[in-house]
Amino acid sequence: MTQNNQIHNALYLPFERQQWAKLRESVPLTLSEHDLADLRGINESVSLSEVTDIYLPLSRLLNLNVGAKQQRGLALNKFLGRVPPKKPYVISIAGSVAVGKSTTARILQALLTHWPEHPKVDLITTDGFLHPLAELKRRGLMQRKGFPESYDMKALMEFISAVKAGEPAVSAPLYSHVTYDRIPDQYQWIRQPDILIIEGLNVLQTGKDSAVDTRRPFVSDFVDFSIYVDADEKLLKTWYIERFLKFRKGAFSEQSSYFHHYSHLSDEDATGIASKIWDTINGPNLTLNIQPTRERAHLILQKGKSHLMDKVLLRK
Ligand SMILES: Nc1ncnc2c1ncn2[C@@H]1O[C@H](COP(=O)(O)OP(=O)(O)OP(=O)(O)O)[C@@H](O)[C@H]1O
Ligand SMILES: CC(C)(CO)[C@@H](O)C(=O)NCCC(=O)O
Repeated sequence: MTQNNQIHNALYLPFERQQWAKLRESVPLTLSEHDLADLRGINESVSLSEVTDIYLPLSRLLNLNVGAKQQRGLALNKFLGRVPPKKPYVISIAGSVAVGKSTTARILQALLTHWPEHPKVDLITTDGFLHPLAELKRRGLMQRKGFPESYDMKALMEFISAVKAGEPAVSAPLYSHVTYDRIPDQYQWIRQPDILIIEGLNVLQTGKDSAVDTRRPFVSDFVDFSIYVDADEKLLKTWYIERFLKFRKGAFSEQSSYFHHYSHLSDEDATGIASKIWDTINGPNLTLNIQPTRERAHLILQKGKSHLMDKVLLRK
């Protein structure tokens, strides 16, 4: 038995896809054709069986957990005799570059808004908390984008603690994959949602994983339920290259695109460049900084070929 398997057996309940799919049986949630069309709009490559087999049971699990947390809050507030502050339930989604965190997050957001107990579900990505490109260049971090030191962790911690404290409006900076940079002067406002989903490479990282000060609190201290989306590195690299080729035909053709000069490359040359970026930046970041955080998650979703989840591991 590998060390990984041993850790998984000790910490997690494993579910094969079909076992997991059965756990949606009592989901009192039916999706209309219209809802399904909306979900397709998030990513047309996502199969509908993925939604019913994986995401509906997951939304049921999350709904039960949110309910339990809300009940605990009611008891505490009754005991303290105070009006409850409106604090969101926070779900984090971690995993490699190109594993599909943002797609997973958007599907969950869409499904969770259907539950009457928590209709307002906001979503942010930690990409917005990367230092701006000029700052990364100044610090010599262009080959370390996505590594712990490339994020403004102080700003991210201030953001999440303000949201969790129930502040009425908290802003998050926005990131563009087209300009490869933070979007100047544009913010997303988080106004007391019922649930906040926060997705990013670094949401399970602690100071111990990097040179960051270990005495500070971590994102996880403010998270109620954490998910790690997992896949073999071989598949991840393929998905990264496929996305790079897709962007080259679309977003890279915009003048403002950081990769505009790549837009006329042949498939072969573009594949070579994407493969090099993976091998020099995203692959090492996965091995050094992301994968070691996997077993901190409450739930691990393991993807196989074509982005299909073949196993789910749930913390005991
Ligand atoms: N469930 C899915 N089915 C099919 N394709 C998917 C699925 N999830 C993601 N993809 C594809 O995989 C690629 C990566 O997805 P996505 O952009 O969601 O990843 P990410 O983890 O958020 O990446 P990054 O960290 O770089 O922002 C995209 O090309 C996306 O279309
Ligand atoms: C923005 C991140 C860090 C995470 O989404 C990633 O997409 C990225 O830009 N990585 C750096 C190497 C690359 O260009 O893929």
